[in-house]
Amino acid sequence: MTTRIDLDGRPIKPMTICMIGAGGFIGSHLCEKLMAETPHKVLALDVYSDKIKHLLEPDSLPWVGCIVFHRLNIKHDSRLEGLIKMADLTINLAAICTPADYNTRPLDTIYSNFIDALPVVKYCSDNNKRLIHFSTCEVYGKTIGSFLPKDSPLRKDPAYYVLKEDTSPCIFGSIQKQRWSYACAKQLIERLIYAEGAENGLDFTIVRPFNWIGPRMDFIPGIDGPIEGVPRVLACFGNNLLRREPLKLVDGGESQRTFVYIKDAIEAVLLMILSSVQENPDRANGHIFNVGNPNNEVTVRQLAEMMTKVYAKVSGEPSLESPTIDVSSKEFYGEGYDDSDKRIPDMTIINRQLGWNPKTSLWDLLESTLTYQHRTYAEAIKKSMVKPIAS
Ligand SMILES: NC(=O)c1ccc[n+]([C@@H]2O[C@H](COP(=O)([O-])OP(=O)(O)OC[C@H]3O[C@@H](n4cnc5c(N)ncnc54)[C@H](O)[C@@H]3O)[C@@H](O)[C@H]2O)c1
Ligand SMILES: O=c1ccn([C@@H]2O[C@H](COP(=O)(O)OP(=O)(O)O[C@H]3OC[C@@H](O)[C@H](O)[C@H]3O)[C@@H](O)[C@H]2O)c(=O)[nH]1
Repeated sequence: MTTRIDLDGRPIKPMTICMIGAGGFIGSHLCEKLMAETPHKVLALDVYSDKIKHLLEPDSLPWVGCIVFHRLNIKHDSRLEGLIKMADLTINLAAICTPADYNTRPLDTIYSNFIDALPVVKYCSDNNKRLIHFSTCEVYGKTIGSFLPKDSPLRKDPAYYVLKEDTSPCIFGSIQKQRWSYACAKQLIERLIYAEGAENGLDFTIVRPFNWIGPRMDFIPGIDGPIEGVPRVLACFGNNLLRREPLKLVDGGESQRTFVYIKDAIEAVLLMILSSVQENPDRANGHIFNVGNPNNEVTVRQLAEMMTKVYAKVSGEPSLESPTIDVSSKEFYGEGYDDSDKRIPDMTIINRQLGWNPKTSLWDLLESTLTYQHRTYAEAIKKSMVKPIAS
């Protein structure tokens, strides 16, 4: 382990972190980072542990004893408050957070992102424990610019699309557009946490991730997840490339996203954690942070084209003649889907408070991620696609 120093240059004091949802994509990277670079202890809570198995076994790992897995569902487990009390800081990552669920399982989505998070906030507030809560860039919804006429020059004015934590509105579609069930639940839990801070003195930090991507994100349908499952776009496109199928562009692939490499984003979270053990906790306390990479903007169509090129390079297999296919959102996601048009994070607050900036270009992060996907899944996909010969 390298000795990590805090933002003021002092060695970090060890603390205990209760990480809920530690077995997911972001949690697995955060646990890895904490084990490799800090003296902190992690109580890792989740229903699954596959993505952190390599940190838990074998017993000879240098951080043995520093990470302890607790298999539990926060919906109904009386151990939750005790674990939060044992820790100095709680990080809540647990959520249903795949768009295919928002309009097809809206009740589960709302319960997961609002109701199930309530006790976590309450236990932190009642026991004077600091909370880092994971919200989402989806709380911004659609940009103001998306309501302007298509040919309006104002659409090019950043004032109409850059998303700022303290001034941008949250613009969702109608109730019938159940896509927004997730964003709305996340918005309400943000408001509740903010109010706990204002009225009861809760120390909190809210993180709004803007499309963090990298190895271990979601699952490949039919390999380490259900065959009919629809993960987020990185794994959808990865799955298509591995199976040599065209990539499906929803409603023309015109929506825009900014993608940030998970390893860059984890550095930002580490700065938030470090700020709670130094003498100047106000760097992160009481703040809402956009965490994204405004320089990595593409349309979904451009993402598909870039992933196709990168995959050909890392796999050595030529691309398909027609690498993409158009599909309607109704066909792909079902009734009630809607979309965010554009997501550019304003970086002023995170720059000023934590001095954080993302580093990795979209091409580089796709290269390392698709190399991982190819290495991890290509053989298994080939085997699964060989049909048994009828005797
Ligand atoms: N990855 C991104 O780009 C992104 C973007 C915006 C917001 N977020 C937010 O960040 C958080 C983590 O996202 P992720 O990408 O790692 O997702 P993920 O699905 O990989 O991780 C979430 C983890 O929480 C666990 N979990 C869910 N409900 C639980 C429960 N009731 N009890 C115990 N564990 C439970 C899941 O098993 C899973 O391992 C979520 O809150 C998500 O809304 C992520
Ligand atoms: O196969 C696919 C999958 C997805 N898409 C499109 O790709 C875009 C990105 O889709 P993602 O599945 O990554 O999800 P989104 O960016 O819309 O939302 C995500 O944003 C931030 C987090 O809160 C969540 O992880 C998730 O809600 C959408 O426009 C979607 O319609 C395709 O065109 N084809």
